[in-house]
Amino acid sequence: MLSAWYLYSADAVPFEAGHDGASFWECMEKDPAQKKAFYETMVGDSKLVAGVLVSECREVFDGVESLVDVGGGTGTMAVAIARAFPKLNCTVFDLPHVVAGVKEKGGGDVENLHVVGGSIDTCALLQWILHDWDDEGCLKILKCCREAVAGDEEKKKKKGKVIIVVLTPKINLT
Ligand SMILES: C[S@@+](CC[C@H](N)C(=O)[O-])C[C@H]1O[C@@H](n2cnc3c(N)ncnc32)[C@H](O)[C@@H]1O
Repeated sequence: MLSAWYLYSADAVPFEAGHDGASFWECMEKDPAQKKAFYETMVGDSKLVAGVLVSECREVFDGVESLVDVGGGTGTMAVAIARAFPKLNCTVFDLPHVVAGVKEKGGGDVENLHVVGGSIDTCALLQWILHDWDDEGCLKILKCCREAVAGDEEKKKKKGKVIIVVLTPKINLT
């Protein structure tokens, strides 16, 4: 497992080079034993950190109404936060095959926990959002979206999209 983790890290030999172009995450999906070992390791880490976070750093959550644990794995952190702060709406977002069992594996009774499966680099949809912001705000939002969906040019990974839905005055093109 340690070797797989080392190969995944950014400063090591690119993982894809030794795996027919497949990413670490794609390989995880196809190898149940590696997947189990990897995500169990993540659970171990998360239990430790989540315990400290919800007991020693509670003030971090002051005034927070909702949060998304992006790349939240099998939900250990999000479940811990949701349990500790029942009024906080928590969402765990990760690849569909990773979050598939979150509710069955310990998050089932947590009402303020939501589970969303998807890919970080897929798409950002902004429907009737930008009109609420000035130019500076729009630029900030759009730059974040662009960064989030940009893909990885070096590795020639598919790029995502930003879809913007806005209401504009009717334009007569004739
Ligand atoms: C190092 S793990 C960290 C997991 C969790 N945050 C934790 O601390 O236990 C990185 C996480 O990113 C997720 N991930 C990788 N690529 C992703 C993608 N394209 N979209 C969504 N999640 C992704 C993996 O499934 C994994 O759960």
